[in-house]
Formats: sequence, C-alpha cells, structure tokens
Amino acid sequence: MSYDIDIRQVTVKYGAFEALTDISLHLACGKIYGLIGRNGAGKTTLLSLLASFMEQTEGSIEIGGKQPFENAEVMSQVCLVYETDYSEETEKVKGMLDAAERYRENFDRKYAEELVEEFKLPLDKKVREFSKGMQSALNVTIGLASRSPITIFDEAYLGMDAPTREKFYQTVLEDHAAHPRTIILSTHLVSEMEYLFEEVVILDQGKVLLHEPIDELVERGASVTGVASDVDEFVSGMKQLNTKQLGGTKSVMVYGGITEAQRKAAAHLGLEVGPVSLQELFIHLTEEEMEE
Ligand SMILES: Nc1ncnc2c1ncn2[C@@H]1O[C@H](COP(=O)(O)OP(=O)(O)OP(=O)(O)O)[C@@H](O)[C@H]1O
Repeated sequence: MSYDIDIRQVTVKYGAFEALTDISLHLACGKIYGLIGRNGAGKTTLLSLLASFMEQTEGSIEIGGKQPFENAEVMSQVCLVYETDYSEETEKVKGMLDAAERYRENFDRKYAEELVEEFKLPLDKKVREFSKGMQSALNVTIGLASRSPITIFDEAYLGMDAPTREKFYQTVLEDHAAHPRTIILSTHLVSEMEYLFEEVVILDQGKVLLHEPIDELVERGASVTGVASDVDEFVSGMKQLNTKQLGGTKSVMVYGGITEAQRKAAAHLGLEVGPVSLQELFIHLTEEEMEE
C-alpha cells in the first residue's frame, strides 16, 4: 500500500487567526522530507493535521487516498514524535516499550532495545526522572522502532547534545535505507540536518514558500564575489537575496540559477561564483517574500 500524502487547499484557523492559508502539497511516499520555517510558520499545525491530532478548517487531506481525521486505519500508519511532557510519567523504559508494542502494529521490539542501548538510556529510572535529551532519545527510539509508513519528527532533538543528535541523524538514515518509508523532519537546525533531506518544504507565515528536491533548490542559489562594480554589473537583473561588502569587495547572494554562459562571463570578469547552503537560502528567502 502506498501512503502518498495529498494536501489540497488546506486552511487552519485558530479562532480568527489563520495559521495555515490555502496550503497544497503532494508528498510522495518513501522519501525523507525536511520541513523548515521560522517560528510560528505553521509547521506543528501542519504535522498535527497529518497525525490526526486536529482537523483542518477548510480543504482536504488524504493519506493513501483516505482522509486521516478520526480514521483509525490511517492514524495507525502515522507516527508523530514531538516534545512530550513526561513530568507525571511513572513508567520506566520497559513499560514505555511495552505500551508502544501494544499500540503500534509494526513495532520492532528488538530494534527498540538496540536503540535504548545506543542512546544509553537508563533502565532503572522513571522516565519523568530522565534528562530532556534522554526523553527526546526515548521518543526517537519509539518513533523509529514503530516503523510507521509515515514517521514524523517535530523538532524531536530538543535537549539532545551534539553527539546524540548526530547519532539520531545517522540512525534515521540507516533505518530509512533498511526500511524505506516517508520520514518528515521539522527543524530549526537546518545546517546540521540538511544532508538528511531529499526534498525540502519551506513554510512561511502559513503558506508554502517552496517544495522541491534539495539539490535543485541549492543549485538555484549562488554567491558572486569580486570587485564591487563588476559584481553589481553581473548581478543586475538577477534576484538578489543578500549583499555583503568589505572595502571594495562585494559578495551578493543570487537566486534563480546561473547558466554556463553566465559562469564563463563571471570568470572573465574575475568574479568568484560559489555555492550557498540551504541554511543561507532559508534565512534570506524567508526574510522577504519571493517575487514571482
Ligand atoms: N492552539 C492555538 N491557538 C491559537 N493560535 C495557535 C495555536 N496553536 C498555534 N497557534 C498559532 O499558529 C501559528 C503557527 O503555530 P505552529 O506551532 O504551527 O508554528 P511552528 O512553525 O511549529 O512554530 P515553531 O517553529 O515556533 O515551533 C502561530 O502563530 C501560533 O501562535
């Protein structure tokens, strides 16, 4: 069964406030998606719709051709990992894995136990006594071991230190390769996670700013550096996202793709054309509205 996600003209209102406005997205099954957006862009709202935690105000959502809200069959195929309040949780790791095993039909107990060991989670402490990073590692363990066709991590790394986050990312890649399925990662840590993404969705103020394969997106950005007047001449007419100047040297971030002929012209002028990262594009694309 294929679990493509089809979101059509979805709007979500909290009272009078529109958190998502006329969103349409098609997420083909089997890929790793990065969902990025600034604070309040609507990421958690969108992910909550997919996990059937809430219903859209307008529009339609289909997962594998079926609408997810209050649909037990679809809900069982989606696992949303998010920051959980464990302040009242009296269970230990074993009890948490027992519960996950009961409710998640594809749950791989052996794999979960391997991850518990990998993340060095204590077996003798109650989960409410775990550090924040340990609680996040437990969530990630349950999320991955659930092997749900659609697995969503909403800023699931909160509190994890850098080596633990790296372990999380590597584990996602390895497990996705061994058990292909849709994985959606929402994050603010764009620079350290961009290598995970096959496709990127950028939400901006409740709208989809773009959705495309990461390599195509990153190829569209470039930085042009050299003598200020030559750089100005070269980038005139291009979409410019950011400018830095130090003395007579200028660097301009452009967006829209640079042709081979343009690269040759830049080389002729002694200009350096370099790549830009997803993080840089994200920062500057969400600073201003894209001109169509
Ligand atoms: N229950 C609610 N009632 C009213 N407004 C809400 C509610 N939940 C979210 N919002 C608003 O909807 C908008 C989108 O919130 P959401 O949590 O989806 O954003 P986000 O992209 O996940 O943000 P962050 O990166 O800060 O976690 C924000 O302006 C937020 O204030």
